[in-house]
Amino acid sequence: MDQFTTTELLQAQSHAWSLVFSYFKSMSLKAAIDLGIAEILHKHGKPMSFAQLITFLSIPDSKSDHFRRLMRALVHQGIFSTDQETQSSYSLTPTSQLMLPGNSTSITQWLRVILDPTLSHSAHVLPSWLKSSEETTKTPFAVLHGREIFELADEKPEFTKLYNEGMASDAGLVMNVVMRSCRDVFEGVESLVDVGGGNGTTVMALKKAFPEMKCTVFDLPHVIQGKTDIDGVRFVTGDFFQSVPPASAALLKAILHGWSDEDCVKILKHCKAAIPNKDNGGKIIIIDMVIGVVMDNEVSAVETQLFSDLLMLVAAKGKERNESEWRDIIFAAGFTNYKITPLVGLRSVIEVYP
Ligand SMILES: C[S@@+](CC[C@H](N)C(=O)[O-])C[C@H]1O[C@@H](n2cnc3c(N)ncnc32)[C@H](O)[C@@H]1O
Ligand SMILES: O=c1cc(-c2ccc(O)cc2)oc2c(O)c(O)ccc12
Repeated sequence: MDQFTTTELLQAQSHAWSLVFSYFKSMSLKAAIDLGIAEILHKHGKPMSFAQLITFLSIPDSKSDHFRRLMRALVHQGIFSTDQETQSSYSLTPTSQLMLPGNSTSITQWLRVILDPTLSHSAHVLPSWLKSSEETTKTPFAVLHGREIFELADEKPEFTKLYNEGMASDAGLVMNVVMRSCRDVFEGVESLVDVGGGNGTTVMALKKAFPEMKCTVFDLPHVIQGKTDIDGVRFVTGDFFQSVPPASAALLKAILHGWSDEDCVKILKHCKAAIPNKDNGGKIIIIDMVIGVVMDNEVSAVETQLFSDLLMLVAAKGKERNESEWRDIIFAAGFTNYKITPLVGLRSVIEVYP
């Protein structure tokens, strides 16, 4: 048996405790969102003292010390900042800026859906699911809930609403980055179908940058229902395993990571049939993670990509892919070339050519 020194074992204990307590990272973040701390600091417009903060948040005096401990942990994680000397006035950081509700870069709803027990409890099923030979067609999510995530609309309408809003709140920030760093990807595209385009947030960001572009938002009936076409934007219901509406380009944002290689090839083939051929300039634009492709080789970004892969393991039939895995499905669907452009953060834009 390996022998470790007492020092090594104590260091290992500290590492293990840190992993065990990691859920307090997400739970303290959720507490900050539920309390609306970022909103209060934002409205105040300048650093806020602890006394002001507890008054605005209506924290009773009897809980002020408890609240200070929550703030200390949040500051330590970089969610809020405090002045070095007195440690008693608080400000927003870029991370808490993303928690402000009601603007296009807010990820509040996205955080809520990822932390919702309907989604997060599926992780408890993973060990038994891995050992079971019967459960190969169902995800851990479906073992827990009896249905896959996109089949829950009738049974859990509130979760489905939260899910659709959460996905939309991710679209705002990502499209902001795309428009600033690789706008040329969409330059000259006359018409575009956003395949699995959710509530249309991505398309609305595109229309803002390219008002002439004719856009179609294509998604399942329960997502599209109640949406009315507006000038240059059509909402179309359907199933991307059957067919995809025609356009000069097809966008797949956060779609393929949710499906197996075999399913991705089917979806990509339907997209290929929907766009012009090689000689007529059609293309597919994928926005998803490419594992290991992160700007400045940021180690924590790769770790986040691996955790996102675990989310796909428990909640979907898909996976986050490295470049070689992307290449395999792209060529298997009959495309001849592709180009990867990493975005700031976790994702890349992959242009795919017939
Ligand atoms: C992870 S969400 C991504 C939404 C959007 N593209 C975004 O990035 O915000 C996946 C989307 O695919 C849609 N979807 C799932 N299965 C589908 C199918 N068979 N046909 C069309 N859309 C589907 C879901 O309803 C959902 O809106
Ligand atoms: O549960 C999910 C979550 C996502 C997801 C995660 C992060 C993002 O930036 C966007 C989307 O995507 C999913 C998906 O594509 C799927 O087929 C099932 C579940 C989820």
